[in-house]
Amino acid sequence: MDTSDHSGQNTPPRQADAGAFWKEADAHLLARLGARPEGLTRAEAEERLARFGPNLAVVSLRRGLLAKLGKRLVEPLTAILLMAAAISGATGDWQSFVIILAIVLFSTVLDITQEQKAESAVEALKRAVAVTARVCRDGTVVEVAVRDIVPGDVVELDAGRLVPADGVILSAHGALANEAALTGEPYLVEKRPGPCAGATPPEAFNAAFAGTTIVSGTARLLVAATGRSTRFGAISASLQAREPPTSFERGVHALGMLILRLTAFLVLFVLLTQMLRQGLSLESFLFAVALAVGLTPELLPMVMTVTLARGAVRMAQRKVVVKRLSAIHDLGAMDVLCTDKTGTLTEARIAHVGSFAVDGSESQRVGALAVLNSRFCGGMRSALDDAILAAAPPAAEAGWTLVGDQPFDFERRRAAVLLSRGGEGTHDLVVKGAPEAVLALSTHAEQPDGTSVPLDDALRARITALIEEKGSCGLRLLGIAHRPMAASVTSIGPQDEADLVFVGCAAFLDPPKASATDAVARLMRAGVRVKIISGDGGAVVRHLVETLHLPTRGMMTGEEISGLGDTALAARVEHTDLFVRVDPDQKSRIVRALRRRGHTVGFMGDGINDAPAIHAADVGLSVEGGTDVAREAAQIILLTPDLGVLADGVAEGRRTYANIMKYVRMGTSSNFGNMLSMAFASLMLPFLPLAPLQILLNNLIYDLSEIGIPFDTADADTLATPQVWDMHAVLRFTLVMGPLSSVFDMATFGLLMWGFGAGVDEFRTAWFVESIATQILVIFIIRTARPFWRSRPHPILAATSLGALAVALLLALTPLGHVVGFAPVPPAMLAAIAALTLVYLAAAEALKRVAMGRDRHRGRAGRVPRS
Ligand SMILES: Nc1ncnc2c1ncn2[C@@H]1O[C@H](COP(=O)(O)OP(=O)(O)OP(=O)(O)O)[C@@H](O)[C@H]1O
Ligand SMILES: [Mg+2]
Repeated sequence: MDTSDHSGQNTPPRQADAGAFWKEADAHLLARLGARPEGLTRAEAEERLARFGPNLAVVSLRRGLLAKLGKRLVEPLTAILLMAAAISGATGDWQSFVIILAIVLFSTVLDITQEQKAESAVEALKRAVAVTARVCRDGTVVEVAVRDIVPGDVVELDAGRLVPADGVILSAHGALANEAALTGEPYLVEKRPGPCAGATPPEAFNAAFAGTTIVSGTARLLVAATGRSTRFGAISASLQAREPPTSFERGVHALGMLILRLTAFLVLFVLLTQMLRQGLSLESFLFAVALAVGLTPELLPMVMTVTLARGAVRMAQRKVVVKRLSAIHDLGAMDVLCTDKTGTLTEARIAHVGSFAVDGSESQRVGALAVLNSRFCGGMRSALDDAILAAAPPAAEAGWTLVGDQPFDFERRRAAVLLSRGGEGTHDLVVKGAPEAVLALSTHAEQPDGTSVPLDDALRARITALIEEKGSCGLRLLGIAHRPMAASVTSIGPQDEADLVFVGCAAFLDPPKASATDAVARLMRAGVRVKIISGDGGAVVRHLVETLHLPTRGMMTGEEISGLGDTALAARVEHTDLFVRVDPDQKSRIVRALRRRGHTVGFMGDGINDAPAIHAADVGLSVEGGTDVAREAAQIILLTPDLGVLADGVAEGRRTYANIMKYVRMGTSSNFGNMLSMAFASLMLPFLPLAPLQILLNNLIYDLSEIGIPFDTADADTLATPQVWDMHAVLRFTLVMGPLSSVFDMATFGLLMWGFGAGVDEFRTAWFVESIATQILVIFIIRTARPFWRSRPHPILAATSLGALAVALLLALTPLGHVVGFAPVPPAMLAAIAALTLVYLAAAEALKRVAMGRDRHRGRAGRVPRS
């Protein structure tokens, strides 16, 4: 995708012409930006922040309170209600006027405040895990929130960092950038200082752009444009930067649309028949409006946000931060978790414990070469380099100077440096990397006595066996090789990593994380299969798995994977739990293959090499200490790199999802059933079964009763299986429980009409009581798949439900009810209603097993993977 076209349209207020800033000479650009190579002062930065605004590509979608209120008021439903209030007022029906207004006001305030609270909580969580950048301020390098970066800032970039804004490269060392987010091109682009005459951004090797990432090397960036003035800002503004909806969001939306269509149909139908029977009256119009209000799950969006936000806050208490609320559902639905090894299954306390020569004997020479490589190699420095340097004797590299280097990357899995030592006529190329890879590039082996012998098959096999043996003791290894080169060679490329002399291996230990055993067992018990996808070698991974007693099946190597097509891979991933020596692209291929098999896949990783897979997964997970790229790609961040924390998060995700399902079930079955029977009753009765106001009241009280749902607990069996949104299950529940509730409504109807010969007001009062009591009380039945007395609801839910019921009874059965047209109900009629309600609840209890039945593992196969 060439996005340069987009940058012209939709132009936000430009910062002093960000234009083709990469064509300007550095000095000119510095002068224009009023900047210096050593960065701005804090005061300057503050002043610029006020002038140019925050460095945000997308202006926050969060709206202000007033805007929200405005949006609510023009929603069709509210608009109809307000119209109804106006008509009532105009016809002198002040009672209805006041009550309708009160209802609109109440539900709007309830909705907005709840949502507002939820959103602030989530925003605060997100800020806590936001990505920062290293910026020079007042002459020192400080971590600054990306949104506070201003034009003129000097930013230090290194491997794994996100480029926070557009700018030119002041200096660089082996910097490679991934610009796929802007260009769609997967290959890496070198970044170095200019001048550059290239007219288009892809030619601008001396510029880096917001939204891209540095994959290896280091660079200093002079910021020329921030926020919406960046290329990324221009694109995301025109694309609205909307992430594609998750399967859950799509499901809820589809349900909402279905209900909306049914409602429209029903309301038109009622309106039409009423009109034919008695001409258009204000009351039948209001009745239709009230029915529509009653039918619409208008609180669903709010309840979802609030439930998810509550879930997010509870998860944060358990050290799991959710960046995107809908990820909570995906976490609860996850049935396969892929994880890398270092940091999750090991302590990530890597120690260099020794080095050995090709015969297995301890070797100083190997250690010394490793130190040289780690010390001089540019680009990304891994934990292995840190370990080598930590164990190095002081001044181990004295006398050597760097001539050229080839930094580490995850495809080659090695790093090379070309060094010279004063006075010597030749240079030495020192390579370290994955032992098999380095061995494969070697043609000779250096004996411990310093002589070099050709690597024949026998020797090669002996060294391979040695590597294997050390690996299966749990030692992580890096192969070390060198190659003398002519002094005329001054730079190297990957092609120079050949004809090497293999010297030996450096060995590392990373203690297994004892807590992982229990955490994996918990995840497995919860129906989440754990798979390990590592860039490390098979022997090491196998040893780790055995030490931790992890139950795993099968093993595949990256080499095998590269020989398989996507279909063949999908067939193999199911029964393989260990993947070793895989590169970043293969990590994401494995994830996609699992998704194609219908799994909901989580991927947890912390490195640059994990970012593509994190992105490809249903649930991308990273840890607080991970690289920016990984954290940015992830939807969920663990504050401690511990699978136990994740198991807690999974449980929380399922609980949150279960609570949303309770609301959906209530809405689709009991509420819908009630409104449906009301519509039909209106056709058969000589009068409307409830006055419009009474319906609105019914709806309001019912909404109130549900406020406690987000707080509710979930049964152990719900927490023990992945919870997947399943439209079929929702529909089936509706088709069983909806008619059930209608049957009882009809029974009430018959009883009142023919049993008691109730008058209009009496009828309405009794119907109101039956309708609200069944609607509210059934939550205690359908909130659990167990017999209802075996699962205790959360006290808050019990309080809101029973409280709402009490309010309803108070209104209907005391003189208060006169205001809305209720009349006293004879005790016998009340007793009959109570009995009917009890029978209904018993029937619901008996039928719910059928209705919920196989709620669980349906709809998994044939899911369309998110693109
Ligand atoms: N600094 C380095 N220099 C040379 N080779 C390296 C360096 N860092 C890593 N490697 C090689 O690249 C391989 C893959 O890197 P790494 O182990 O970090 O991948 P990974 O998939 O993140 O592994 P893990 O599952 O342990 O997190 C290593 O096993 C090692 O052989
Ligand atoms: Mg890793």
